[in-house]
Amino acid sequence: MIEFDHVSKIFDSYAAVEDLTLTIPKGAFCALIGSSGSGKSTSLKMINRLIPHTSGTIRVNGEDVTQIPVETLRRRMGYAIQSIGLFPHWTVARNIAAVPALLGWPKQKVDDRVRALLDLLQLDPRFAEKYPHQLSGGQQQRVGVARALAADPEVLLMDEPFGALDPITRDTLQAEMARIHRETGKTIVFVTHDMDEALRLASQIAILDHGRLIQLGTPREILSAPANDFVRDFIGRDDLGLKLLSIETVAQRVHPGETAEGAPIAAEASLRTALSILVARGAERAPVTAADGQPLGALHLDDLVRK
Ligand SMILES: Nc1ncnc2c1ncn2[C@@H]1O[C@H](COP(=O)(O)OP(=O)(O)OP(=O)(O)O)[C@@H](O)[C@H]1O
Repeated sequence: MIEFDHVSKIFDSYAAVEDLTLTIPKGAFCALIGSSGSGKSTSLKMINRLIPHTSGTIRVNGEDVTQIPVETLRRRMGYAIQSIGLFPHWTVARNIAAVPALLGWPKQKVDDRVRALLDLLQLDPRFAEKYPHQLSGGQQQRVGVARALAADPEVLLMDEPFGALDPITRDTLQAEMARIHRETGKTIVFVTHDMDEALRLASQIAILDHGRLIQLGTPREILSAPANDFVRDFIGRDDLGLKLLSIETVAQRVHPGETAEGAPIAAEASLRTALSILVARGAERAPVTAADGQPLGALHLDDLVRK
């Protein structure tokens, strides 16, 4: 668990973060979101003391971060950033193994860990002996995430890790982050200025503006009850409905036991995807199947859009 308790950061006389109180439960995926200069990165970097806070208290699992030796604190937290920051003259394997090596893990354990992480991030095992410049931007980004996870930290801090990627690579990596979060149950704090990314990945969204926390809630809470006009504008007033559909799955609206004509839609697909499929087919209903292909029921267009 990470707690910000009335935390402020003053640079010279400018308050980059002002009186931030926020609890990030263990296992949460918390997105810090806001416009440029709203204090997202500063908030993130105060957690591992890359930036010291000016006042208030930050606790990790109940311990005041200022009371934890900085090296110990940072080893407990993986850190991945947009600019990746891989060492160019080190192989991918050595880059990933940087923290385990520092911790003095035996060679076999390090090698096994590197292999497991390449697999987790769906990177070809042959990449281990390549150098960063021989990889694409998206592949390097995956190595950056693998490196952050290497010593199995309790917490993963990510600062716009997919910011510089093309939409398709970004989409793939988002799906992988969601899977990694499900599989590892790590607490993830994630800075982004992309609301769709936050809605897709986060269990908890903190919206910042001018260093202040404007709203904290689940994606559904933020979408269905934006705290004020700033939040409404930030979400995008015009496609609120579509965004709501994108955070719900077909499984949540299926009519169990019913049948329908046509190719089945997967239960785990988003309602937004299902809507596109129904509209493209000109169909009122579609059958729904589980991941193993078992029929579950039918989805009705009427349940997604009003007539
Ligand atoms: N080292 C620093 N010295 C002085 N001011 C700083 C420093 N770092 C950040 N700031 C200021 O603090 C404010 C918050 O910066 P921060 O990087 O946290 O914003 P952000 O929300 O992450 O923005 P972006 O999305 O553009 O990265 C900004 O106004 C920035 O100019």
